[in-house]
Amino acid sequence: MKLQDLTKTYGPARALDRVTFSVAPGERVALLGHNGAGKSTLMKIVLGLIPHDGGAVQVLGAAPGVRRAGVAYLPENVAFHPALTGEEQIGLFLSLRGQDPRGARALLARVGLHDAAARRIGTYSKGMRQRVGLAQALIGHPRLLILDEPTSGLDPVSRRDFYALLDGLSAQGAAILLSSHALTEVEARTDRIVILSGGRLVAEGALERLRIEAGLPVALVVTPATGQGDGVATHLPGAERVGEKLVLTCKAPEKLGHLARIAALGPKVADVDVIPPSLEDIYSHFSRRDGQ
Ligand SMILES: Nc1ncnc2c1ncn2[C@@H]1O[C@H](COP(=O)(O)OP(=O)(O)OP(=O)(O)O)[C@@H](O)[C@H]1O
Repeated sequence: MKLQDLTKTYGPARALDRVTFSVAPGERVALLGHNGAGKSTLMKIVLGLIPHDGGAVQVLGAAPGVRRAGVAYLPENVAFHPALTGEEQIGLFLSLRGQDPRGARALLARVGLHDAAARRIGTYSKGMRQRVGLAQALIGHPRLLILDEPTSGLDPVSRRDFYALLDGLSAQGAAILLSSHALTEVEARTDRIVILSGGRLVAEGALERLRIEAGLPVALVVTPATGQGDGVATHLPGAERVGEKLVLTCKAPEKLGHLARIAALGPKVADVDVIPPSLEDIYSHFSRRDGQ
C-alpha cells in the first residue's frame, strides 16, 4: 500500500493534507492521531469507499477498490447476528464470497475460536466477537489488512492474543495498517508508527527513530544505598527527590556522562534505572509541535 501526497477535503475542510507513507508486505504499521486527525478518512480511501482529491494511492499495485479480494477490513465495532453460531456466521460470509462454508471451522480455529464455533455469537465476549471479525477478515488470504482500532475495549490478555495473531499474519507476508489510541501497546507490537495531526503526517518511523527525533529528556532514577540519600544527592546536583529515590532528568546525549558519575559513587548507590520517554510523551511532542 502506497500513499503519495494524499489529500482529501470535505467542503472547505481539509481532512488529509499531502500524506505520504507506505506499508510493505510483512510490515505492521500503526496509525496514530487525535480524534478527527484523519485516520478513518485515510482508511476509507485505501478501501476504495470514498474518493480522494489529490495525490496518488496504490493498493496492492492498483487503484483503491480494484484488488478488493486481497484487502481485508476490520471496523472498530464489529456487529454480528447474535443468534448465529460463529460457524454459521463465518460460513455465511464464506458463501457470500463464493467459497465453501465448510471452511468456517478452520478459519475460527486460526483465531482461537475452535471450541466456541458451535456457540451462538450472543454468548461471546467482546474479545471473541473481535476475533470473529478477524476470522471474517481472513477469508480469501488477504495481503493487506486495514484494522480500525482493533483492540479497543479488549482486556490485556485478549489484546496480547490479538497481536499474536497479527504477528503470525505479518510473518506470512500480510501488510497490516492498524489505527489505535492505545499507544503503549502499539509501541511493542508494530514495526513502524505514523502520526497524523490535523490531516498531516507529523511523524513517521520506528519508535527508536521517533525517540531520537523528538529529543525528549531521559530520566535517571537513582536508588541510594540505605542511609546514603544525602551523600548521593550532593553528587547529583539538579536531581529531584522522589521518596527515597533521586530523579535526574537529562538530554539523551548527556545520559552516559551522568551514568558514569553515578557508577563512580560505588556502594553509595543501590540501583539505577534509565527511563526513556514514553510513546505518550513522543506522541504529544509531535502533536503539539503541529499546534494541536
Ligand atoms: N463525511 C464527512 N463530512 C465532513 N467532514 C468529515 C466527514 N468525515 C470526516 N470529516 C472530518 O474530517 C476530519 C477527519 O476525520 P476522520 O474521521 O478521518 O478522523 P479520525 O482520525 O478517524 O478520528 P477518530 O479518532 O475520532 O475516529 C475531521 O475534522 C472530521 O470532522
